[in-house]
Amino acid sequence: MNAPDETASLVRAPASPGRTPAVRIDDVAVRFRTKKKDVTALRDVSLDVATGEFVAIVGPSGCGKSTLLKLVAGLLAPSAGEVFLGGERVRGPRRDIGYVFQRAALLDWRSARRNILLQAEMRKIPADRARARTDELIRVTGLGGFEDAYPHELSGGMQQRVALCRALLHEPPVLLMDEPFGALDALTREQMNVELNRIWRRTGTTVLLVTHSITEAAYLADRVVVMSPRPGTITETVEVGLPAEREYAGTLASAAFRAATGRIRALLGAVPAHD
Ligand SMILES: Nc1ncnc2c1ncn2[C@@H]1O[C@H](COP(=O)(O)OP(=O)(O)OP(=O)(O)O)[C@@H](O)[C@H]1O
Repeated sequence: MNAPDETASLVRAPASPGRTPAVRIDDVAVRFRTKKKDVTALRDVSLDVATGEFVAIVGPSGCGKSTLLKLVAGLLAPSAGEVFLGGERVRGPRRDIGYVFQRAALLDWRSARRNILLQAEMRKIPADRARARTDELIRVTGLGGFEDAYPHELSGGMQQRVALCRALLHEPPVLLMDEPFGALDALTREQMNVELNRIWRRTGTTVLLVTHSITEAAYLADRVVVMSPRPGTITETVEVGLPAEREYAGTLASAAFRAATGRIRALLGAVPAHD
């Protein structure tokens, strides 16, 4: 583990409830109109995420989890309601956020370092600042020694670390993650969960994570949003009630973790199906 001073420049202010939320989703609906039918993907969805907070979103397949992230990123406009980032209404694609998907989507012909630096090139971040930031992120994510490797020389977990570094390079106020560890084996996934918890604590970034794993959601998040089957609505938001620093085995064995996962499981099992 790195000494705290090694990553001092990554550290930002901790969660600050009471201030303008980092993300505000206000009574949003999304309807998709296709040739054959209209699909209501989301209905009556409202959610505030405080600066520095980690919120996970779980729900059955097709309930609109990815749609919700796309709204926050400005990749999709709501059919009703409004979305705000840092108090500012989202009106189109937002370049300041970070986005991590299930597949790392790295460029095969670029080394790990140059894949991370792609973000800097796209945003015209000065080269020396981008290099320093890349070095820090490589250290924090445990990629040291692999910075010159090409994607095919990296394991799936390492490729996702590169994708995470790329998403964090420009210090996004909000990090959106859509099933980022879904394609990894169980052990690597656990290791990535532990690293993500550490990175989140050190950077203070606000995180919205979509996951199918109840364990992953409760281990990582301050709050877990449980959604109903389509049309997706928020069934309940479960407070996990654990300290930010979470040793893996101890956390999973804790009463708070078991209570949270039990509640989430019950909500997912109990929600009535829509047609
Ligand atoms: N561009 C689109 N056009 C039409 N329908 C869409 C479009 N995008 C999503 N949908 C529909 O909206 C609903 C929600 O999709 P979304 O991908 O957000 O669900 P999800 O909860 O992320 O699913 P999963 O867990 O399987 O990834 C689905 O029924 C999907 O088919």
